[in-house]
This record gives sequence, structure tokens and C-alpha cells, in this order.
Amino acid sequence: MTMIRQLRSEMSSNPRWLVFLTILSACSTTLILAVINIAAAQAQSGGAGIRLVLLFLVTTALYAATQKAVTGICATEVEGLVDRLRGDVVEGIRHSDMQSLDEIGQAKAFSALTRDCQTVSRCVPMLAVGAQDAVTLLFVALYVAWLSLAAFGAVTLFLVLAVMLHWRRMADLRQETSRAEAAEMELFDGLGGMLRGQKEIRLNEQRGLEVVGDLAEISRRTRMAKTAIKQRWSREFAGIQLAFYVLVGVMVFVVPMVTTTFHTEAIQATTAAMFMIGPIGTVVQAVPIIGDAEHALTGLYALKERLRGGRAAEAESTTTAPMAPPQEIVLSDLGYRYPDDKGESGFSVGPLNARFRAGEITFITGGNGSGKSTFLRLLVGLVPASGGTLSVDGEIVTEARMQAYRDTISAVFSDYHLFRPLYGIAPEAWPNAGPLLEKLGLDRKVRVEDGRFSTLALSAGQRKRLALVVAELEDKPVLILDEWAADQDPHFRHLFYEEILPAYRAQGKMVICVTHDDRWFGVADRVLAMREGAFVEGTG
Ligand SMILES: Nc1ncnc2c1ncn2[C@@H]1O[C@H](COP(=O)(O)OP(=O)(O)OP(=O)(O)O)[C@@H](O)[C@H]1O
Repeated sequence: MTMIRQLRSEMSSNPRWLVFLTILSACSTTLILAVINIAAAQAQSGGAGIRLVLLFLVTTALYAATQKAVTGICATEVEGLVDRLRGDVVEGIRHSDMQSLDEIGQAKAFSALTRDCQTVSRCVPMLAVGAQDAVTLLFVALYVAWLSLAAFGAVTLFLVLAVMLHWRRMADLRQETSRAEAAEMELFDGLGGMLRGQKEIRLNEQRGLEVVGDLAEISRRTRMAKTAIKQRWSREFAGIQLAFYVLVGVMVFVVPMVTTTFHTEAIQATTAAMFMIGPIGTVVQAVPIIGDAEHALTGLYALKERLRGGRAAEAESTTTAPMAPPQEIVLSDLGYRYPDDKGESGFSVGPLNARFRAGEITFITGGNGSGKSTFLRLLVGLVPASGGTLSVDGEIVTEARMQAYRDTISAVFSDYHLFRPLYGIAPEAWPNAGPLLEKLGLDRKVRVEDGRFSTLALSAGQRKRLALVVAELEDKPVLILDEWAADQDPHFRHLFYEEILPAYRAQGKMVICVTHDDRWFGVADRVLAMREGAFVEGTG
């Protein structure tokens, strides 16, 4: 079991101590049972002695103390495991290339980090109590054996049959659980789309009705799948409890027929069997919860490995020495191909040959879908090249130097994201934000307070200007902008092409911009046109 294996290898407390406490807890439960049986027998002959009362109190206190300790240790260890795993997955995401992330899918990564982690956390009480009750069952069974071998035979036979039946049904249940999970994932995707598409839904009533209708259908399928699983579990649970009552009936009515010695122990063995009903119920309830947690944990480890796969070499051999500001970036036959999708071959860019120099502005132009954004992802090392090389100042950028290379680049991509805190920007640079905000007409909207932007509630054009403020605060030697001016009004477009870009050139920055603004092509030192993933001959 993944959970037990991982807990054993990563536990901060001694696993033997946990096992000892679990056994002690089960012992105390069995002792309580024995004390009750003895007291009941003594009651027939005039009442239980004070020693028995004291023993009862001590065993009860021992049970409460060990249960508290086991639950506490399980909670600390499982939550620690989840926390470390979540951290590893987040790190894995940070280090993985964009292609791997695209393949995994944002929804899957998000649900692993939220729902799966929660599922593992939720199993803590059941893990602790379930383990205690499983050991208790064993001990009570031994106690029954001590009372009567015939009763023990009946209990063992029953337990073996119950476990075998239960195990066989578990396989079916696991399949049904996977189907229910797939349906639920589809539902989450649909709900996400419905929330993001509110504007479109409000502008077309028929679309809204169809979206809601579709969601209702997916929700119905999810409900059916989940209800079926819950019903099967409650049938399973009720079946096992019922079978146990039958067992008690067998002990009371049938066993005395085959053995003459059983009568004296009948009441005690029956009480012991009744004592097993609680733990059996807990174990039966714990199994699916722990099973779900196990499934979630296996998925989380698989995701962690997948994120690590292929990037291990980079992560393990990355040299942290910073790279000097690039004076020249050279692409030699550099290429990238998106993975094939359901038999359709993926779009490819390259082989690309180009040279970018510090203090120069290069414009990249080309029709929609010609590969400009893909080229930028490749240029900044967000996707692994399928061929060719990328060199900085005569040295090929290896996997090990890729992060150092990326650290020399600032970018505003077409699908950029704005963080409210000024992550990655040294506090000494925060005061520079004021003049930049003023230059880009944002000073009356946004301030920097304690290293955070006061607001991100801005128009599309304002947000893009704020993204440029962030890029300027980073003050890196290479700047990449993907259709930055597309959202700007004539004033800021003019400012961008006529003042901002020439200022970058004067500062010695290497600037690469994707743009369709042919009116300002003259501002660039070079214009490269793209078509079908390649630079058009004669441009540049
Ligand atoms: N994540 C992806 N997975 C697979 N294929 C993709 C992916 N992103 C883009 N593509 C494919 O790559 C091709 C080029 O896309 P890209 O975004 O690079 O073009 P572009 O020139 O930037 O277009 P636009 O001017 O419309 O932004 C497209 O035909 C698209 O189908």
C-alpha cells in the first residue's frame, strides 16, 4: 500500500511506537470486554469487586489515551506527507516544461493539488481508528478462542468468508469509482466553462439553456454513478452487519448442538462477538475511505514522477551561476513540434536560423497561426527544442544552463499573468515602480504598497501596461513582447513605438516584439516574417 509504505519511510516519529500504541489500544478494548464478562459472571454471585471496577477504569483510561495518541500521530504524519507531496508537485510544476504541463492539463494538476490532497487528509481519522479496530478484532477473536474453540471456529470461518467476498466486490467497486471520478472531472470542467463563459451565456439565452442542459445531464450521470457506489457500500455494510447477527445466532443456537461444553461460555462468547460488531463496522467503513486516499495518493505520486520525468537531468544538474547579459543569441536550425493529437500531426516550427543582438529591436510578424507565439516559447526555453541549437555569445545553452538563460529574459506573453505581489523583484527596485506607473498612465489607478500592487482591477489595456511595468522593474537584458501594443489606444501605441522601444535600445537591451503594426516597422532594426512555422526568406 502506497500510503503505509510512504508513511513508514518518511515518518518523523518511530513507526514501532505507533504499532505499539495501536496494539495497546486493541489490548485495552479486549481487556474492557474481559472485565465486563468477568463482572457479569460475578454479578450473578453477589456483585463485582472493587479491583474489577478499578481495572475497568484503568483499561478505559488506557483506551482513551492510546486512541488519542494514535489519532494524533496519524494526523501529524499524514498531514506532513500531504504537505511534502503538495510541495513536491508544486516544485515539479515549476521545473517542468510547458509541453509536459499542457499534456497533463491544468484541470488535472489543479484537482490533484486540491481534491486529491483533501481526500488523503480526510482519511486520517479512519486510518487511525480503522487500524486500531482491525487489531481489536484480532484480539477479541483470540479471546473468543480462549473462551471456546467452537465459537472461535465459527467467528474465523465467518471473518474469512466476509473478507473474501468483500475483496471480490472491491475490484468491481474500484472500477465504478474510477468511472464516477471521470464523470465528476467532466462535471468540474463543465462548471468551470459555465463560470468563465457567463458573458457569452447572458448574451444568448439559447446558449445558456444548452450549457445548463448539458451540465444537468453530466451532473445526472455523476449523481447516478456516485449514488450507485454509495448504495453498494451501504448494502455491503448492512450485509456484513446482518451476517454478524446471523453469526451470533449460530453461536447461540447452533454451536450448543455440536458441543456439550459450550453452554457455560455461551454468554461470554456471544458478548465478545457482539463486541466485534462495532470494529467490523468501522473497518468496513474505513476500507473505502482509505481506498480513496490510496487512489488519490497513487495519482499524486504518479503526477510527481511525470512532472519529474525528462526534466530530472535539468533539475539535478542545473548550475545556479547567473548568466552574463547576452550580447548575441543565435538560433541554428532550432525546431519544435507540438505532440500529435489523436492521429493529427502536431504543428511544427523550424528549422529556424536567426541572430539577435543587444541594443537591437527585432519585430516578428506573420499571419494568425503562423507560429509566432510558439517561436517565442521556444526562444525563451519554455518548450524543449526538437532539434537544432540555441547559443548565447558563442556557447550552446544546455539543459543545465536553461534556467540561468531564462533568468536573463523578461517577457509579456499574449497569455501573460499578473501577480499582485512583486514576486522576484528586489525590494530596492520597488520605489522605481512610481515613475514607471506614471510613464504608462497608471499612477492614478495603481500604487505599490508593501511590495504589492494596490489593485489589479484594470482594463485590458491597463493590465497589459502594468505587465510592462513588471517587466521593466525586473530590468533584464532581454525583453520579449507578444503583441503588447494590440490592446493600447493610439496615445500609448505611439508612446510605445516612438519612445519606449527606442529607450530600450539606448539602454542596450535586446528587444524582440511580435507585432502587426506595419506603420511602425521602421522603428525596428530587423523585421522577421513567419509563415507556416518558418521565417520567410528575404526578411531580416
Ligand atoms: N498548446 C498547443 N498544443 C498544440 N498545438 C498548438 C498549441 N498552441 C498552438 N498550437 C498550434 O500551433 C500553431 C501556431 O500557433 P501560435 O500560437 O504559435 O501562432 P501565432 O502565430 O502566435 O498566432 P496568432 O497571431 O493568432 O497569435 C497553431 O496552428 C496551433 O494550432
